[in-house]
Amino acid sequence: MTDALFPLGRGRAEVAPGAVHVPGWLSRRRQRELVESCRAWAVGPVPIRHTALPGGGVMSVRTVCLGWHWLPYRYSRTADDVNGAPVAPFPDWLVGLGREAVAAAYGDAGSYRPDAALVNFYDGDARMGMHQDREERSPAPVVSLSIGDACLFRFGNTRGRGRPYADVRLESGDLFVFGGPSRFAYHGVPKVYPGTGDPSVGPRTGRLNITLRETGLGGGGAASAPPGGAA
Ligand SMILES: O=C(O)CCC(=O)C(=O)O
Ligand SMILES: [Fe+2]
Repeated sequence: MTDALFPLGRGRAEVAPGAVHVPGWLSRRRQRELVESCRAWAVGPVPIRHTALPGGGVMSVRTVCLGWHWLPYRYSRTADDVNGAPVAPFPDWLVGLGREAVAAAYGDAGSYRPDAALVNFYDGDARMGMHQDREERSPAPVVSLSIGDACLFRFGNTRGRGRPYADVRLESGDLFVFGGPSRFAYHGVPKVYPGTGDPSVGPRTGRLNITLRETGLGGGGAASAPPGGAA
């Protein structure tokens, strides 16, 4: 059943079963508001940082989390790999935005209730290798919002990092949701296109990505089944 409050996004394209791209989903006003929020979140209590990897390297992307702090490869309520501070709370309005996003992609938000957000900032040289989002104990979809410079988003398959994959250009304001049979597909960002964003809407330079996830870890938000329209 479609919730009339959250109509299906216009121009949506199913890239793979359960993986939906909705170009231009965020209005310019909403993008500006999100950028302002990201600026505040980046300051702390946990400052935005390049995530340290177990092999000794660091990610080129800078990340700050809400609700649950993600570090390789688990969630914590405290930023154990940064400054030990409690992670900033996940605001109710962001739960609402996540629900609208899932409804725009699938027609129905179901019982979706995101409780973790990763705010990723890419400068012109940053990229993200092919990976699965798999530290969650919920089958709920992942919601991804893009603001600023465009990027090449590579959306693959559940078996491995290689082909087949679909290359999608994500622009400022785009929504991408992956759930159902695509929930554990490998995906990554091989390239950002510097100078393609509109600085009057997004960051002055670079790309912001806000990834919303339902961890299924409890403590203020129970795990939920994916919405009916997902598969
Ligand atoms: O930046 C993106 O579009 C993807 C981010 C991502 O896959 C992640 O944070 O797990
Ligand atoms: Fe991811």
